[in-house]
Amino acid sequence: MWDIGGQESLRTSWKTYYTNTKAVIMVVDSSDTDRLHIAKRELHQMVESESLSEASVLIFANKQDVKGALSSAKVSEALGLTTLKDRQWHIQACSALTGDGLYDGLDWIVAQIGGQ
Ligand SMILES: Nc1nc2c(ncn2[C@@H]2O[C@H](COP(=O)(O)OP(=O)(O)OP(=O)(O)O)[C@@H](O)[C@H]2O)c(=O)[nH]1
Repeated sequence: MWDIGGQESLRTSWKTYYTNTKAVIMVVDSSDTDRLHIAKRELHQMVESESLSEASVLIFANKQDVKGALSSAKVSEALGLTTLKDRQWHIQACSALTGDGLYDGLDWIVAQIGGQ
């Protein structure tokens, strides 16, 4: 498992991790509504990679504890998740601060890649 930084300067190196990747977890700040369009762009660009054609994608709609955070449905809409075709994907509301939703998301990933 690799934990890859999301800041702009590191994004060009993401592709070096794609080979043999079974699942991608993208953690999105649900309270940072101004930058969700960037997360959308980066997500769609990433899944276009041939090396990730078989990979399942879990989106954590994080920071649900923050007042004004978007619901997972709203984050899903902002990220255009329904346009992801031929792909196992799931969005999970969570808070890394309280722990809410973390195991639910990880259980989904385990169910996806378990037995592979
Ligand atoms: N309130 C709240 N704050 C959070 C939550 N998750 C992370 N944070 C805060 O958000 C800030 C950034 O968290 P990081 O864990 O550094 O974010 P990151 O995505 O790993 O950052 P990069 O690896 O640099 O992309 C820190 O101040 C965290 O404490 C959350 O669920 N709720």
